[in-house]
Amino acid sequence: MTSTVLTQFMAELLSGKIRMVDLTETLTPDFPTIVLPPEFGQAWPFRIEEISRYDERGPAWYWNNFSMSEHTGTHFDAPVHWITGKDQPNNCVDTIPLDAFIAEACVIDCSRESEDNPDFLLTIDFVKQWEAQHGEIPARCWVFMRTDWSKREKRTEYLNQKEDGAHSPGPNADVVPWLIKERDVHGFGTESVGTDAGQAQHLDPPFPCHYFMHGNNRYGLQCMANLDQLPPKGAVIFSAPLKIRSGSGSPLRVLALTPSS
Ligand SMILES: O=C(O)C(=O)c1ccccc1S
Ligand SMILES: [Mn+2]
Repeated sequence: MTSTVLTQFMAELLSGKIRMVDLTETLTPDFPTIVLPPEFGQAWPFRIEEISRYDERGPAWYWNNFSMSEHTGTHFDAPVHWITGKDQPNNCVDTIPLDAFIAEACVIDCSRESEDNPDFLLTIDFVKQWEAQHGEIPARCWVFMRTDWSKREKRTEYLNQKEDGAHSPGPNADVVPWLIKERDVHGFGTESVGTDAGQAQHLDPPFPCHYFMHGNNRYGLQCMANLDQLPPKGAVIFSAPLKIRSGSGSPLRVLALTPSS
């Protein structure tokens, strides 16, 4: 990218011809984390504690300590997160190549289907119908599954926990390897608490998005918001995780740049 292109880019950004969309949920202690079976370790929820606020603990400054999991809130999944990705090269958040943090996105709208069926699974046929309308998914693109799950009430409907676990949409076990093999996708993104469906433990293989995406050195984004504000194609996504040594993922701010309509 020459300096004139960068200058032109900034001019279009400042003029509003390029719009920025925040795809990130706000981190609060109430934001839900994934619930695994009780015999497994669990993700810490976001916790924050004031150190000082212009007072005797620090007269001129306000700051906090906080704690959370690598997989709390809107976050990035690195290939090392899943056992199938454990031997992939540069598979941790601190070693993933920088150019992986900027990529185009295709947004597949499954919001109506997910409203009708919380266990909706994205299929190859559904993707092909989308491509018939919007053209083929270009190589090295994010595929975002828009379900409007981010609009759900966070304390109840978002995790949608029932006695047999969570019920939320995701990809089926065939579409993930197909997206990798046939469309060379960059990674998969969702609005729900995981890149896999709530009942993905019953798919074959279990958790197919984690299994295949990370097993092929691809990435995940989850707990995203505002996918309804993106065009089906053409948005550019900035998603740089924290540089945690050997990290399996990290909370991050996900930004989209899109042409102003
Ligand atoms: O990557 C995640 O946050 C996630 O969804 C997950 C984490 C750990 C175990 C299973 C899953 S399915
Ligand atoms: Mn994760």
